[in-house]
Amino acid sequence: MGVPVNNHDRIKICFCTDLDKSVLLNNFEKRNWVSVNSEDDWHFYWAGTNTCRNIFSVDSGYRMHDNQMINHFPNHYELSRKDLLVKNIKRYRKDLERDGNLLAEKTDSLAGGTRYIHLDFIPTTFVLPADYNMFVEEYRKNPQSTWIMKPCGKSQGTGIFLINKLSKLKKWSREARNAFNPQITKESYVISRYIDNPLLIGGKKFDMRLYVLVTSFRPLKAYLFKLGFCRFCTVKYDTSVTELDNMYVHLTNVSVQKHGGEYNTLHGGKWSVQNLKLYLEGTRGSEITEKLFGNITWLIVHSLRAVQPVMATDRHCFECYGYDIIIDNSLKPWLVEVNASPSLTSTTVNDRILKYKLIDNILSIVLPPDGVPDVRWNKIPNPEALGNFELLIDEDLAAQDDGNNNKDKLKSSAFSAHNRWK
Ligand SMILES: Nc1ncnc2c1ncn2[C@@H]1O[C@H](COP(=O)(O)OP(=O)(O)OP(=O)(O)O)[C@@H](O)[C@H]1O
Repeated sequence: MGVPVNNHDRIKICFCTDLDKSVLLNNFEKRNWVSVNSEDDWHFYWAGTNTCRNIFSVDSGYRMHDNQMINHFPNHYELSRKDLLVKNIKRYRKDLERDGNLLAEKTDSLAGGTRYIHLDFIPTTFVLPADYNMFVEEYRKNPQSTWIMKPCGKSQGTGIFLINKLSKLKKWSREARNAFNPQITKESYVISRYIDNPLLIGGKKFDMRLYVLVTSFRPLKAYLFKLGFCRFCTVKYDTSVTELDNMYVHLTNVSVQKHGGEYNTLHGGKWSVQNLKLYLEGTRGSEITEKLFGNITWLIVHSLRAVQPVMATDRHCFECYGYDIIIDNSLKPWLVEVNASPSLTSTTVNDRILKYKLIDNILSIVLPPDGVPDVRWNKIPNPEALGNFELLIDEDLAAQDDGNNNKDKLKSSAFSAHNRWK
């Protein structure tokens, strides 16, 4: 079995996809690609994560050719599973600390104990049931705080709830055990400190959805899409205990908000990142806004570095991650989650335009200039191919520079990155 490639004639690219999404299909059609089944020879597969896992599993016996490309890394879950993301970031910080790297500097924390000065970008998180005792210890330091429980393997706000009392967690744990529901009892959760002071606009909480394209983990090559957006809650933010179970107040997922009575189908509760930037420049000033956007770039780069050693880097793969980021009212960005299959459903006209461009730009970056997938290609796209993406990090280029990735150097490049959002 072989994928037909003839570099002299213009060849037809055969694509395959598990997702019936117009933003994908329209892009493939625009390129005159031909749709084939997964059993047929394909050049390009936009797959679901399960398909990808099957293709790469030892049992499948499938060997990819040089002219094939797929949209996931085999173990993307190291970044996209809530518990593994936290584990990898904790390990990354410990490794840097052990090496005496300045990036791992710590300071006293207001909540007691210490915190990382530069790498404190995920809310304190524990995996349950494994880390229950550690969680209780942390909880007792500050019993006033609120925590958010999230099932590790679910998405779209499913199974998420807030707790402000240890007794509520104990009650939940008893009920889960008694329910005789193996899916509940076996499932692991993460419990994270709830960011209870989010930046509010019009009194409402929102988070940012940013797209990050990775074409290689070793060396790290990543791009940031400039056209991200903010997703707003439909109900004004309210920290009172009576509203703790009101997910229209606390969860920004569109999949949750669209069921609320206040949901607006025209704008879908979304704002472009450019609008947010203008708003912040107007209300907080450009210097502070610049710092915030630099810090966002910073946290993305370090989340990718944290998984670098464990990611199976395969030259057939690329991946577009959906980063969910909450900004608190001191304008500190927090990484909430990374999605390996960000939604390609369009809820509004603007959404459709944005996601169409996203896919178009991804294809231009991951494919060599002749448009034929080829693992031997050096993965350095022409500047015109970037579209609305900007280079976030390319370790090949950095190595050419001087190979010294000390904190000041990286931080200054992250800060200058704010221009990318204009
Ligand atoms: N630590 C936190 N503090 C405040 N709000 C949070 C926190 N973690 C999550 N949230 C809110 O809950 C929402 C859902 O969380 P998260 O994205 O982790 O779960 P999910 O159900 O997997 O969502 P997705 O469909 O994006 O994968 C977030 O969009 C955010 O609004």
